[in-house]
Amino acid sequence: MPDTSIVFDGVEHSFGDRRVLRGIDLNLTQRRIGIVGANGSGKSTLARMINGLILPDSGTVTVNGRDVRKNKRQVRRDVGFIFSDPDRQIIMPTVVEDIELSLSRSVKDKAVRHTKALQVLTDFGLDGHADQPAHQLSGGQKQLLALASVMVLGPSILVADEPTTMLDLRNTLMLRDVFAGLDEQLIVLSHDLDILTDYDRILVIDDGQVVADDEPAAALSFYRKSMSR
Ligand SMILES: Nc1ncnc2c1ncn2[C@@H]1O[C@H](COP(=O)(O)OP(=O)(O)OP(=O)(O)O)[C@@H](O)[C@H]1O
Repeated sequence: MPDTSIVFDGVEHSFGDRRVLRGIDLNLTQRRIGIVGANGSGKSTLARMINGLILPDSGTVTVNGRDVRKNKRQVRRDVGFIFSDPDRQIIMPTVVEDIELSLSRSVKDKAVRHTKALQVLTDFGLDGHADQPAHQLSGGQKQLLALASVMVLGPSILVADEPTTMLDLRNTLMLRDVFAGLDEQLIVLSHDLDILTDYDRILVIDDGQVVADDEPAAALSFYRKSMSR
């Protein structure tokens, strides 16, 4: 994994008069980090701060040494983001065109771009689907396409916000394996705790605060207990 760092320093955030994040101090350097917490606890807000989709009311978020507030463009290049619903991210009509769009900045020659896009589809298990309308893919295939389109942009960090919510067990396991093969730093928000059991670090968020920060067995056990009270 390339050296990456994500630092939250005294981060606070409110939507209207609802405080959503309170005093978040974090230094995220591990390769695979999971974030869990009840609905509405603030996970997505925290995750969206890593690529500047949401800026904190106070405090700072620093990614690879850059203050997100001041370097939005570079930070967006460093941090890829995928959502639960891949339809939000698939833009072009056919599968291969979607990858070609992501490559359009880095590969100027059309023929080279097409060849590279086909290679990417193979790498992400989508060979044979190049000319298929993207909306005809299964949920799992769409998530792979959204992921491939983000990864070809060359981020050093990938943030995934509940990436398996819309997937069946087979596709969930497949995505877990694809994630396991990525070199980049990975931050995954999930209600599916099983996909996080071999991660390096788990954060448990409750009411806008980090209430546990540990290796998976301890953190997930803490979370399960706190949810069953
Ligand atoms: N754009 C917004 N405007 C107003 N309130 C918001 C906005 N985004 C989130 N919230 C509120 O902030 C709180 C935290 O939301 P957030 O999406 O960060 O939680 P979450 O932990 O990701 O939840 P979930 O597990 O349900 O996805 C919730 O009460 C939510 O309603």
